[in-house]
Amino acid sequence: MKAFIIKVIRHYRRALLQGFGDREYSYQRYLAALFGLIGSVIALVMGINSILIDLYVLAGALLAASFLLFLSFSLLISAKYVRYHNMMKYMALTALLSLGVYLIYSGGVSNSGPLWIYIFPSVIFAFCGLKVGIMINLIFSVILMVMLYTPNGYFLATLYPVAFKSRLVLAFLTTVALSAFYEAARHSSYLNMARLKAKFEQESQIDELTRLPNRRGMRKKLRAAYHKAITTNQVFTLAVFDIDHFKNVNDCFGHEIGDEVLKHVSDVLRNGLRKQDVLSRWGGEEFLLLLPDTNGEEAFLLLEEMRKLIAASHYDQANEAITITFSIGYCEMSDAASLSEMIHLADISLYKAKQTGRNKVLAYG
Ligand SMILES: Nc1nc2c(ncn2[C@@H]2O[C@H](COP(=O)(O)OP(=O)(O)OP(=O)(O)O)[C@@H](O)[C@H]2O)c(=O)[nH]1
Repeated sequence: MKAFIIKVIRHYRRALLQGFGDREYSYQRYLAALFGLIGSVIALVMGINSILIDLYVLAGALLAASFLLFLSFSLLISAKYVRYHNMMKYMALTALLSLGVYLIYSGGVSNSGPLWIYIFPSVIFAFCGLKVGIMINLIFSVILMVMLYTPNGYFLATLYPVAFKSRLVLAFLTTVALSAFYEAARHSSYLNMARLKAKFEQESQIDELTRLPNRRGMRKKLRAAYHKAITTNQVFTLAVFDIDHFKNVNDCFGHEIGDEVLKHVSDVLRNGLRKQDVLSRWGGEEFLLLLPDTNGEEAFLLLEEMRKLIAASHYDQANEAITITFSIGYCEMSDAASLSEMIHLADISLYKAKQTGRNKVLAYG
Protein backbone atom coordinates (compact mmCIF):
# COMPACT_ATOMS: atom_id res chain seq x y z
CA MET A 1 0.00 0.00 0.00
CA LYS A 2 2.80 2.41 1.01
CA ALA A 3 4.73 1.62 -2.16
CA PHE A 4 1.57 2.17 -4.21
CA ILE A 5 0.94 5.60 -2.65
CA ILE A 6 4.57 6.64 -3.20
CA LYS A 7 4.34 5.48 -6.82
CA VAL A 8 1.14 7.49 -7.41
CA ILE A 9 2.64 10.61 -5.79
CA ARG A 10 5.81 10.28 -7.91
CA HIS A 11 3.76 9.81 -11.04
CA TYR A 12 1.71 12.97 -10.47
CA ARG A 13 4.73 14.95 -9.34
CA ARG A 14 6.55 14.09 -12.56
CA ALA A 15 3.51 14.78 -14.75
CA LEU A 16 2.76 18.08 -13.07
CA LEU A 17 6.31 19.42 -12.94
CA GLN A 18 7.46 18.33 -16.37
CA GLY A 19 4.37 19.08 -18.39
CA PHE A 20 5.06 22.79 -18.81
CA GLY A 21 8.02 24.88 -19.87
CA ASP A 22 7.51 27.49 -17.16
CA ARG A 23 8.87 25.93 -13.96
CA GLU A 24 7.24 28.45 -11.67
CA TYR A 25 3.84 27.88 -13.25
CA SER A 26 4.35 24.11 -12.94
CA TYR A 27 5.31 24.55 -9.29
CA GLN A 28 2.14 26.54 -8.53
CA ARG A 29 0.04 24.04 -10.43
CA TYR A 30 1.68 21.14 -8.61
CA LEU A 31 1.07 22.71 -5.20
CA ALA A 32 -2.50 23.65 -6.08
CA ALA A 33 -3.26 20.10 -7.23
CA LEU A 34 -1.58 18.52 -4.22
CA PHE A 35 -3.40 20.88 -1.90
CA GLY A 36 -6.68 20.17 -3.73
CA LEU A 37 -6.26 16.46 -3.07
CA ILE A 38 -5.16 16.69 0.56
CA GLY A 39 -7.72 19.43 1.32
CA SER A 40 -10.49 17.40 -0.24
CA VAL A 41 -9.66 14.29 1.86
CA ILE A 42 -9.42 16.33 5.09
CA ALA A 43 -12.68 18.20 4.36
CA LEU A 44 -14.38 14.88 3.56
CA VAL A 45 -13.27 13.30 6.85
CA MET A 46 -14.30 16.42 8.79
CA GLY A 47 -17.64 16.51 6.94
CA ILE A 48 -18.39 12.89 7.86
CA ASN A 49 -17.38 13.62 11.44
CA SER A 50 -19.73 16.64 11.50
CA ILE A 51 -22.63 14.44 10.32
CA LEU A 52 -21.89 11.98 13.13
CA ILE A 53 -22.13 14.76 15.74
CA ASP A 54 -25.27 16.26 14.12
CA LEU A 55 -23.66 19.49 12.81
CA TYR A 56 -25.43 19.27 9.46
CA VAL A 57 -24.79 22.78 8.12
CA LEU A 58 -21.08 22.48 8.90
CA ALA A 59 -21.10 19.01 7.33
CA GLY A 60 -22.72 20.44 4.18
CA ALA A 61 -20.09 23.19 3.92
CA LEU A 62 -17.25 20.73 4.43
CA LEU A 63 -18.60 18.22 1.89
CA ALA A 64 -19.14 20.98 -0.68
CA ALA A 65 -15.58 22.22 -0.12
CA SER A 66 -14.31 18.65 -0.38
CA PHE A 67 -16.08 18.21 -3.73
CA LEU A 68 -14.76 21.50 -5.15
CA LEU A 69 -11.22 20.74 -3.99
CA PHE A 70 -11.36 17.29 -5.55
CA LEU A 71 -12.71 18.75 -8.79
CA SER A 72 -9.87 21.26 -8.94
CA PHE A 73 -7.35 18.47 -8.26
CA SER A 74 -8.78 16.32 -11.07
CA LEU A 75 -8.70 19.15 -13.61
CA LEU A 76 -5.28 20.43 -12.54
CA ILE A 77 -3.58 17.08 -13.09
CA SER A 78 -4.99 16.76 -16.57
CA ALA A 79 -3.10 18.46 -19.41
CA LYS A 80 -6.37 18.40 -21.37
CA TYR A 81 -7.87 21.21 -19.29
CA VAL A 82 -4.92 23.60 -19.33
CA ARG A 83 -7.13 26.57 -20.15
CA TYR A 84 -9.14 25.97 -16.96
CA HIS A 85 -6.11 25.57 -14.69
CA ASN A 86 -6.02 29.17 -13.49
CA MET A 87 -9.74 29.11 -12.86
CA MET A 88 -9.35 25.83 -10.95
CA LYS A 89 -6.60 27.26 -8.77
CA TYR A 90 -8.84 30.16 -7.79
CA MET A 91 -11.82 27.86 -7.32
CA ALA A 92 -9.85 25.68 -4.87
CA LEU A 93 -8.76 28.82 -3.08
CA THR A 94 -12.30 30.23 -2.95
CA ALA A 95 -13.59 26.92 -1.56
CA LEU A 96 -10.90 26.99 1.09
CA LEU A 97 -11.42 30.64 2.08
CA SER A 98 -15.21 30.24 2.17
CA LEU A 99 -14.77 27.25 4.44
CA GLY A 100 -12.48 29.37 6.63
CA VAL A 101 -15.10 32.14 6.82
CA TYR A 102 -17.73 29.56 7.72
CA LEU A 103 -15.53 28.01 10.43
CA ILE A 104 -14.92 31.45 11.97
CA TYR A 105 -18.65 32.17 11.80
CA SER A 106 -19.76 28.88 13.33
CA GLY A 107 -16.73 28.07 15.49
CA GLY A 108 -16.69 24.51 14.08
CA VAL A 109 -16.27 21.71 16.59
CA SER A 110 -15.83 23.13 20.14
CA ASN A 111 -14.90 26.55 18.72
CA SER A 112 -11.65 25.10 17.34
CA GLY A 113 -12.57 25.63 13.65
CA PRO A 114 -10.79 29.01 13.24
CA LEU A 115 -7.43 27.36 13.97
CA TRP A 116 -7.47 26.05 10.39
CA ILE A 117 -6.89 29.56 9.04
CA TYR A 118 -3.18 29.29 9.88
CA ILE A 119 -2.64 27.15 6.82
CA PHE A 120 -4.12 29.85 4.56
CA PRO A 121 -1.17 32.27 4.18
CA SER A 122 1.31 29.71 2.84
CA VAL A 123 -1.33 28.06 0.64
CA ILE A 124 -2.37 31.45 -0.79
CA PHE A 125 1.24 32.43 -1.59
CA ALA A 126 1.96 29.04 -3.12
CA PHE A 127 -1.11 29.36 -5.34
CA CYS A 128 -0.90 33.02 -6.35
CA GLY A 129 2.67 34.23 -5.90
CA LEU A 130 3.78 37.22 -3.86
CA LYS A 131 1.77 40.20 -5.14
CA VAL A 132 -1.66 38.61 -5.53
CA GLY A 133 -0.93 36.52 -2.42
CA ILE A 134 -0.38 39.62 -0.28
CA MET A 135 -3.62 41.13 -1.60
CA ILE A 136 -5.70 38.01 -0.89
CA ASN A 137 -4.12 37.53 2.55
CA LEU A 138 -4.85 41.14 3.47
CA ILE A 139 -8.44 40.88 2.26
CA PHE A 140 -8.89 37.74 4.35
CA SER A 141 -7.30 39.44 7.39
CA VAL A 142 -9.79 42.32 7.05
CA ILE A 143 -12.70 39.86 6.75
CA LEU A 144 -11.40 38.02 9.84
CA MET A 145 -11.19 41.22 11.90
CA VAL A 146 -14.58 42.51 10.75
CA MET A 147 -16.19 39.18 11.66
CA LEU A 148 -14.51 38.98 15.06
CA TYR A 149 -14.85 42.63 16.10
CA THR A 150 -18.24 43.77 14.73
CA PRO A 151 -20.20 44.75 17.84
CA ASN A 152 -22.67 42.24 19.29
CA GLY A 153 -21.05 39.37 17.34
CA TYR A 154 -23.18 40.33 14.33
CA PHE A 155 -21.21 38.04 11.97
CA LEU A 156 -20.69 35.21 14.44
CA ALA A 157 -22.93 32.31 15.46
CA THR A 158 -20.72 31.55 18.42
CA LEU A 159 -18.94 33.38 21.22
CA TYR A 160 -15.13 33.61 21.35
CA PRO A 161 -13.24 34.84 24.42
CA VAL A 162 -11.62 38.29 23.86
CA ALA A 163 -8.10 36.89 24.48
CA PHE A 164 -8.71 34.13 21.92
CA LYS A 165 -9.82 36.68 19.30
CA SER A 166 -6.80 38.96 19.71
CA ARG A 167 -4.34 36.02 19.67
CA LEU A 168 -6.07 34.53 16.63
CA VAL A 169 -5.70 37.80 14.69
CA LEU A 170 -2.13 38.56 15.82
CA ALA A 171 -0.90 35.02 15.18
CA PHE A 172 -2.60 35.06 11.76
CA LEU A 173 -0.98 38.38 10.76
CA THR A 174 2.41 37.07 11.92
CA THR A 175 1.96 33.95 9.81
CA VAL A 176 1.05 36.15 6.80
CA ALA A 177 4.20 38.25 7.26
CA LEU A 178 6.48 35.21 7.67
CA SER A 179 4.95 33.45 4.68
CA ALA A 180 5.35 36.63 2.59
CA PHE A 181 9.07 36.81 3.50
CA TYR A 182 9.48 33.16 2.66
CA GLU A 183 7.68 33.59 -0.68
CA ALA A 184 9.74 36.69 -1.55
CA ALA A 185 12.97 34.78 -0.79
CA ARG A 186 11.80 31.76 -2.79
CA HIS A 187 10.77 33.91 -5.75
CA SER A 188 14.01 35.86 -5.77
CA SER A 189 16.14 32.69 -5.68
CA TYR A 190 13.97 31.27 -8.47
CA LEU A 191 14.65 34.39 -10.58
CA ASN A 192 18.35 34.19 -9.74
CA MET A 193 18.51 30.58 -10.79
CA ALA A 194 16.63 31.29 -14.02
CA ARG A 195 19.05 34.16 -14.78
CA LEU A 196 22.09 31.99 -14.04
CA LYS A 197 20.68 29.16 -16.12
CA ALA A 198 20.20 31.52 -19.08
CA LYS A 199 23.73 32.89 -18.59
CA PHE A 200 25.36 29.44 -18.42
CA GLU A 201 23.31 28.31 -21.38
CA GLN A 202 24.57 31.28 -23.38
CA GLU A 203 28.19 30.86 -22.19
CA SER A 204 28.17 27.19 -23.12
CA GLN A 205 27.55 28.21 -26.72
CA ILE A 206 30.38 30.74 -26.99
CA ASP A 207 34.04 30.03 -27.61
CA GLU A 208 36.07 31.50 -24.75
CA LEU A 209 39.07 32.57 -26.84
CA THR A 210 37.44 34.25 -29.83
CA ARG A 211 33.97 34.99 -28.32
CA LEU A 212 32.48 33.52 -31.50
CA PRO A 213 29.72 30.87 -31.29
CA ASN A 214 31.32 27.48 -30.66
CA ARG A 215 30.30 24.23 -32.31
CA ARG A 216 27.36 23.75 -29.94
CA GLY A 217 26.06 27.30 -30.45
CA MET A 218 26.57 27.09 -34.19
CA ARG A 219 24.68 23.82 -34.51
CA LYS A 220 21.66 25.55 -33.01
CA LYS A 221 21.93 28.45 -35.46
CA LEU A 222 22.46 26.07 -38.37
CA ARG A 223 19.31 24.11 -37.54
CA ALA A 224 17.32 27.35 -37.36
CA ALA A 225 18.79 28.60 -40.66
CA TYR A 226 18.09 25.27 -42.36
CA HIS A 227 14.50 25.26 -41.15
CA LYS A 228 13.99 28.87 -42.22
CA ALA A 229 15.52 28.25 -45.65
CA ILE A 230 13.19 25.31 -46.24
CA THR A 231 10.05 27.16 -45.13
CA THR A 232 10.89 30.35 -47.07
CA ASN A 233 12.28 28.54 -50.11
CA GLN A 234 15.64 30.26 -49.91
CA VAL A 235 19.14 28.84 -50.26
CA PHE A 236 22.13 29.42 -48.04
CA THR A 237 25.79 28.54 -48.22
CA LEU A 238 28.15 27.06 -45.66
CA ALA A 239 31.89 27.68 -45.78
CA VAL A 240 34.67 26.02 -43.79
CA PHE A 241 37.82 28.12 -43.20
CA ASP A 242 41.04 26.48 -42.12
CA ILE A 243 44.25 28.41 -41.36
CA ASP A 244 47.17 27.29 -43.50
CA HIS A 245 50.17 25.85 -41.72
CA PHE A 246 48.99 27.07 -38.36
CA LYS A 247 51.20 24.52 -36.64
CA ASN A 248 54.20 26.59 -37.81
CA VAL A 249 52.86 29.63 -35.92
CA ASN A 250 52.67 27.62 -32.72
CA ASP A 251 56.04 26.02 -33.31
CA CYS A 252 57.82 29.30 -34.09
CA PHE A 253 56.12 31.70 -31.67
CA GLY A 254 54.55 29.50 -29.01
CA HIS A 255 51.00 28.51 -28.19
CA GLU A 256 50.09 31.82 -26.54
CA ILE A 257 50.97 33.83 -29.62
CA GLY A 258 49.06 31.18 -31.60
CA ASP A 259 46.03 32.06 -29.47
CA GLU A 260 46.52 35.78 -30.14
CA VAL A 261 46.71 35.06 -33.86
CA LEU A 262 43.43 33.12 -33.64
CA LYS A 263 41.83 36.13 -31.95
CA HIS A 264 43.28 38.43 -34.58
CA VAL A 265 41.95 36.41 -37.53
CA SER A 266 38.55 36.09 -35.84
CA ASP A 267 38.36 39.87 -35.56
CA VAL A 268 39.38 40.39 -39.18
CA LEU A 269 36.82 37.82 -40.36
CA ARG A 270 34.12 39.28 -38.12
CA ASN A 271 34.70 42.74 -39.59
CA GLY A 272 34.37 41.38 -43.11
CA LEU A 273 30.94 39.86 -42.54
CA ARG A 274 27.54 41.13 -43.60
CA LYS A 275 25.00 41.69 -40.84
CA GLN A 276 23.15 38.45 -41.50
CA ASP A 277 26.24 36.17 -41.71
CA VAL A 278 27.17 33.96 -38.76
CA LEU A 279 30.77 33.00 -38.10
CA SER A 280 31.72 30.32 -35.58
CA ARG A 281 34.82 28.62 -34.27
CA TRP A 282 34.19 25.11 -35.47
CA GLY A 283 37.38 23.50 -34.19
CA GLY A 284 41.00 24.36 -33.31
CA GLU A 285 42.01 26.57 -36.26
CA GLU A 286 38.86 25.93 -38.26
CA PHE A 287 35.92 28.33 -38.66
CA LEU A 288 32.47 27.68 -40.10
CA LEU A 289 30.61 30.51 -41.80
CA LEU A 290 26.88 30.55 -42.49
CA LEU A 291 25.84 32.82 -45.36
CA PRO A 292 22.04 33.04 -45.25
CA ASP A 293 20.04 33.74 -48.41
CA THR A 294 23.22 33.38 -50.49
CA ASN A 295 23.79 31.08 -53.44
CA GLY A 296 27.12 29.54 -54.46
CA GLU A 297 28.06 32.29 -56.94
CA GLU A 298 27.37 35.10 -54.48
CA ALA A 299 29.17 33.14 -51.77
CA PHE A 300 32.29 32.76 -53.91
CA LEU A 301 32.61 36.55 -54.33
CA LEU A 302 32.15 37.15 -50.60
CA LEU A 303 34.57 34.40 -49.60
CA GLU A 304 37.22 35.62 -52.05
CA GLU A 305 36.93 39.07 -50.46
CA MET A 306 37.43 37.55 -47.01
CA ARG A 307 40.36 35.44 -48.10
CA LYS A 308 42.09 38.51 -49.53
CA LEU A 309 41.28 40.55 -46.44
CA ILE A 310 42.98 38.00 -44.19
CA ALA A 311 45.95 37.53 -46.49
CA ALA A 312 46.47 41.32 -46.57
CA SER A 313 46.29 41.66 -42.79
CA HIS A 314 49.01 40.58 -40.39
CA TYR A 315 49.50 40.09 -36.70
CA ASP A 316 52.44 42.05 -35.28
CA GLN A 317 54.63 40.02 -32.96
CA ALA A 318 57.66 41.97 -31.65
CA ASN A 319 59.48 43.05 -34.82
CA GLU A 320 57.89 40.42 -36.95
CA ALA A 321 54.61 40.48 -38.85
CA ILE A 322 52.84 37.12 -38.88
CA THR A 323 50.86 36.70 -42.07
CA ILE A 324 48.01 34.24 -42.15
CA THR A 325 46.22 32.68 -45.08
CA PHE A 326 43.09 30.57 -45.17
CA SER A 327 41.95 27.69 -47.33
CA ILE A 328 38.20 27.78 -47.76
CA GLY A 329 35.75 25.14 -48.95
CA TYR A 330 32.06 25.85 -49.36
CA CYS A 331 28.82 24.18 -50.30
CA GLU A 332 25.48 25.61 -51.40
CA MET A 333 22.34 24.21 -49.83
CA SER A 334 20.98 22.76 -53.09
CA ASP A 335 24.08 20.55 -53.50
CA ALA A 336 23.31 18.54 -50.37
CA ALA A 337 20.42 16.58 -48.89
CA SER A 338 20.98 17.60 -45.27
CA LEU A 339 22.89 19.96 -43.02
CA SER A 340 25.50 17.39 -42.08
CA GLU A 341 25.99 16.54 -45.74
CA MET A 342 26.52 20.23 -46.50
CA ILE A 343 29.24 20.43 -43.87
CA HIS A 344 30.77 17.22 -45.15
CA LEU A 345 30.84 18.49 -48.75
CA ALA A 346 32.28 21.86 -47.67
CA ASP A 347 34.98 19.86 -45.82
CA ILE A 348 35.76 17.90 -48.98
CA SER A 349 36.19 21.17 -50.90
CA LEU A 350 38.43 22.50 -48.13
CA TYR A 351 40.54 19.37 -48.37
CA LYS A 352 40.89 19.93 -52.13
CA ALA A 353 41.87 23.56 -51.55
CA LYS A 354 44.59 22.35 -49.16
CA GLN A 355 45.75 19.71 -51.63
CA THR A 356 45.97 22.13 -54.55
CA GLY A 357 48.13 24.82 -52.99
CA ARG A 358 46.14 26.43 -50.07
CA ASN A 359 45.12 30.11 -49.77
CA LYS A 360 42.17 29.59 -52.08
CA VAL A 361 38.36 29.29 -52.17
CA LEU A 362 36.86 26.15 -53.69
CA ALA A 363 33.26 25.08 -54.19
CA TYR A 364 32.03 21.53 -53.90
CA GLY A 365 31.79 19.80 -57.26
N1 LIG B 1 47.52 28.24 -30.23
C1 LIG B 1 46.56 27.39 -30.50
N2 LIG B 1 46.75 26.40 -31.38
C2 LIG B 1 45.77 25.57 -31.69
C3 LIG B 1 44.50 25.68 -31.10
N3 LIG B 1 43.70 24.71 -31.59
C4 LIG B 1 44.46 24.00 -32.47
N4 LIG B 1 45.70 24.53 -32.52
C5 LIG B 1 46.84 24.07 -33.30
O1 LIG B 1 46.56 24.10 -34.69
C6 LIG B 1 47.50 23.25 -35.34
C7 LIG B 1 46.79 22.54 -36.46
O2 LIG B 1 47.76 21.79 -37.11
P1 LIG B 1 47.48 20.95 -38.40
O3 LIG B 1 46.17 20.22 -38.25
O4 LIG B 1 48.69 20.14 -38.67
O5 LIG B 1 47.23 21.99 -39.52
P2 LIG B 1 48.14 23.13 -40.12
O6 LIG B 1 49.48 23.22 -39.48
O7 LIG B 1 47.32 24.38 -40.06
O8 LIG B 1 48.33 22.65 -41.58
P3 LIG B 1 47.27 22.66 -42.76
O9 LIG B 1 45.92 22.72 -42.16
O10 LIG B 1 47.50 21.39 -43.49
O11 LIG B 1 47.57 23.85 -43.59
C8 LIG B 1 48.06 22.33 -34.26
O12 LIG B 1 49.40 22.67 -34.03
C9 LIG B 1 47.22 22.64 -33.04
O13 LIG B 1 47.97 22.56 -31.85
C10 LIG B 1 44.30 26.74 -30.15
O14 LIG B 1 43.21 26.93 -29.57
N5 LIG B 1 45.33 27.55 -29.90
